[in-house]
Amino acid sequence: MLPDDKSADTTLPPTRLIDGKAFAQRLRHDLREQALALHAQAGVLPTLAVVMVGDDPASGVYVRSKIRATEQAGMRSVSHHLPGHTSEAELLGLIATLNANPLVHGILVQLPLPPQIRRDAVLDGIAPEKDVDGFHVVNAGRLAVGRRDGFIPCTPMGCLMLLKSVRPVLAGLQAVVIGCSNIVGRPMARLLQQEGCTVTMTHLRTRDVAAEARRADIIVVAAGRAGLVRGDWVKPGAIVIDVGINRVETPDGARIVGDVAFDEACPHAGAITPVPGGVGPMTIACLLQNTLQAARNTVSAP
Ligand SMILES: Nc1nc(=O)c2c([nH]1)NC[C@@H]1CN(c3ccc(C(=O)N[C@@H](CCC(=O)O)C(=O)O)cc3)C=[N+]21
Repeated sequence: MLPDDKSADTTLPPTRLIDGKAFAQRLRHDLREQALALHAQAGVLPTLAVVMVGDDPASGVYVRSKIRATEQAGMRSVSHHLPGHTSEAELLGLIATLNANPLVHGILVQLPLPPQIRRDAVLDGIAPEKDVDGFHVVNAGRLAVGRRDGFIPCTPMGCLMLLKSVRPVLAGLQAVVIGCSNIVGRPMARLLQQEGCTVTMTHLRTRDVAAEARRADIIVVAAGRAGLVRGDWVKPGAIVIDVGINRVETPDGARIVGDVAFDEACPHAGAITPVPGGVGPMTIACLLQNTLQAARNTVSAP
């Protein structure tokens, strides 16, 4: 055997950049065809109600892009913008009206909410069958016990789709989920477990997060800390999914970065999602998928 062949044997395949933006575009295109077909065949126009309280500029940007994406996907959106001083009772009143409206299939209340409003009271006020965010305690419970009849939160669902696009079978892999919020980390861990992964969840009290990460074939990080995952945290060939969205100031102005030190991690990773252009666009596409599902469910119900 030539020495050249031997060195070729030990070379790792090149890192694959996981293009969430392109994946999401394809998904949204497919959803549009399905939405138009549902409208034509059953007369149901999938409709998403988007509720925003207050004037957080970042929330405003997200809400507008959700509304645009909904309409591009052949669905309808109705938006409700309430003032920042809205009371919890007033918000619950609007949600009750939307729950009772048969023309509304999905309800999304943009987070975060102002301090006078209890988040969990609001999320649990949404009818579970319209809870396209998958944040209602009933939908969280369904996922926790492995039932498939609830809505799955959009960001973890998008992460799983991206993972499976590079590795269709996840069974037996070691996965670490860094950050265990109710909206990303916890549901992500449950999905990975259902796929057959051995899952470690790390959190603020974890003694050595880096050591947990180094063992993992899959790293999903949703911690909200720019550059948290360093190059030497990534086992050679591991798949890295970066959920972080952090605004950082650079000499050239503000920039959005993830929770992974991307340039460091890239040479180690087998596949990695960029920020922007990775998980973010998938979140919106999955929201549309859940909205279509909610609309379909009203047709097949007896
Ligand atoms: N009830 C509720 N449901 C949510 O799903 C929800 C929420 N509240 N509150 C805020 C977060 C954040 N979120 C994002 C959606 C899309 C992108 C996205 O498409 N990002 C692009 C662009 C990033 C940029 O340049 O600004 C990207 O990553 O490529 C990001 C973030 C949904 N959220």
